[in-house]
Formats: sequence, C-alpha cells, structure tokens
Amino acid sequence: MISTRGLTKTFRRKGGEEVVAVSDLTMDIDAGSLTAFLGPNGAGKSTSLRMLTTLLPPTSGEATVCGHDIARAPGAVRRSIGYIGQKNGAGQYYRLRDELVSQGAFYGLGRVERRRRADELIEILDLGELTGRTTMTLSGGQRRRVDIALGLVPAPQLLFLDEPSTGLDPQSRAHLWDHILTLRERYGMTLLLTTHYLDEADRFAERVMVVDNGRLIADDTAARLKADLAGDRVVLVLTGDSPDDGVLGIVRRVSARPDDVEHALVAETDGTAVRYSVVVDHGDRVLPGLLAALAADGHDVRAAELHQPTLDDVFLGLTGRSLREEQATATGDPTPSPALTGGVA
Ligand SMILES: Nc1ncnc2c1ncn2[C@@H]1O[C@H](COP(=O)(O)OP(=O)(O)OP(=O)(O)O)[C@@H](O)[C@H]1O
Repeated sequence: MISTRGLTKTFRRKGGEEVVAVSDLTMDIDAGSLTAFLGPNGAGKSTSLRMLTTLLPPTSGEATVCGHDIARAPGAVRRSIGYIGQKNGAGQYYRLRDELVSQGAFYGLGRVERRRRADELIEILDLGELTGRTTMTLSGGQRRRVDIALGLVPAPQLLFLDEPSTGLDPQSRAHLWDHILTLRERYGMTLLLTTHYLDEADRFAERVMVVDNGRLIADDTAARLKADLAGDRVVLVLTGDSPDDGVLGIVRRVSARPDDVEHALVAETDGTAVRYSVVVDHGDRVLPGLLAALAADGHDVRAAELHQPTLDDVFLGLTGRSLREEQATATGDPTPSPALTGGVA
C-alpha cells in the first residue's frame, strides 16, 4: 500500500542552516494495517506524512502510495487517499452537513451520492446531534470527528491522520479512538497515523515506527519492541547489609542480561536491605521460580515487584531519553507519570 526507498527531506532555514527533517526513510506498509509513527516534537513525523500525501516534494528518495509514484503521479495518489492534518479543515461558519455535502461535490460525487455519503459519515462518527451547528461552536473532540468525516468523504483506501488526538482530554481521546476503529472495521481501510501518545501507539497500532531526529530507529509490533528493547524488570528487596553473592548467583541465572544486574543498599525502618534489579524475559513466569529458589537458599525476600515495560522504556533504551518527559516538557504538563524502568536508586 505504501513503499518508500530512501525518502529524505531537507529544509533550509533563514540564515542558510539546513535541517534534515526526514532522513533515508525506507519502509513498506501492507494494505489493511494500522501503523503509528511515534516520536517527540520535531522528529519528522508530519514531514513524512506530508511527503506521502504529496503536499511536500521529497529532496531525494522515492515512494509509491496505493501503487502510484508520489512524484510522477501526485494526482492519482491524492485521489486514492484521505489526509487529516493537524489543523481543523472545516470552514468555521458552515453547518456540518452542508460542509460534508459540498466536500462530496468537490470530489465529484453526484447529488444523491454526496448526500448519502454525508449521512453515512454523520451516523458512523456519531455527529447526528451536531449537523445543524457551525464548526466554530464545536468542542475540540467534536471538531476532530468533523475533520475525520471530511477526510473520509472520497471513501479513501488509505487514510493518513496527523496527530488525531493531540489536545483532547482523555475521554474525548478514547471516544475518538472508538470511532477510528469502527471506521477501520467498516471500510477495511489502511491507516497511517502520527502520535505523541505512547499508550495509543501501544494499544491500537499493529505496527509502531519510532522516529527520532528524522530517522526511523525502530519498527515492529509494540509487544516485540518492548520484549526486545526493554524487557521485563524484576525488583527484589532482601534483608542484608551488603550485596550477597548467593543472591546474585541465583538472580543472574534467570537474567536476560547477567552482566547487568543492579544492586543498591536501601535503608528500611527496621535496618538495612539490599535491592536487586534484573531484566528477565517473561517476568510473570520467572518470578515464582526465582522467589522459590531464593527461599530454598535461605534468603529473606521482603518485597518483589515486576515492572512490565512501556514504549517509553523502548524509547529510553534506544535514545537514552524519556519520550514521556520530553512530551511533558513540550506540552507543559508538570506531572509526567514515571517511566517504569525500575532502576535502582
Ligand atoms: N517548512 C519548514 N521549514 C523549515 N523547517 C521545517 C519545516 N517543516 C518542518 N521543519 C523542521 O523539520 C523537523 C521535523 O518537523 P516535523 O513537523 O516533521 O516533526 P514532527 O515529528 O511532526 O513534530 P510534531 O510532533 O511537533 O508535529 C523539525 O526540526 C522542524 O522544525
């Protein structure tokens, strides 16, 4: 459905400075899939989408979208796709149904067909109560649904969504995702979207492409990225006043990275204890046996925790930076939830 080879976009800023917004993007996306481009602000997500939707010419490289070359046949690409950008595309003063019908006329649908299509989209996107309202009176989540309805008027096989849920509250985000998934089921569309939200990429995308500084740095299912690049972490607290070789031996036997077992002394209210932190495969299966082995060897386990990784741990492992904290800084959210890296203090 999408195939790119070495797709690159360089911008020249005022003063002559060059910015490589997208560097050497090579990928193939299958029909019917739901793929998320995940990355921090300025990573190159929107620029990638804008090239694939023919809004921006690449500096080098090539791509075909729905079988059409983006440089040689941009018109054919545009006729096959829907694109919902970051900004609201609806006219502020038009009534929703009129807007959808005139969009249908723009795409050459006949009089009856454009009305039928408008009504179908109003039903699927649950916009019935809003049809008589002008878009300027709608909430952020409602407007985003209108944007999506407008993008779907030409019944595209492939839909690009640039940050569909940014700026929405959690309830509106969840609601919007219900609609996106319903649309996908109803039309069997291929979806490629960008997001900052780790949880969305994790829950809804079958394939996650992590981009940073214009480069694709990881590309797989969320489950495999987490297993391969982060791993489950077991954190144990045992009575003691120094790391115990016996404990370390047992812990290393189950570790996916035996040379990387962390330990630190921690002050407990009733004396000292040692905290061990270890990355394992399938932590849920390893933990009972590990606890049994420690008990059989006479060790006193005071606490045990299993941390399953998030995509933020994947990003941290790849770049040494936390995507969650970068997003919190960028959006001004002062309370990012902590990444579950389980590092030892
Ligand atoms: N028209 C432009 N002129 C100059 N630089 C640009 C232009 N458009 C994008 N850039 C730069 O290219 C880089 C990638 O930008 P892009 O918008 O693709 O990132 P993004 O991952 O979509 O970010 P965000 O999540 O903030 O939307 C950034 O450094 C950006 O400043």
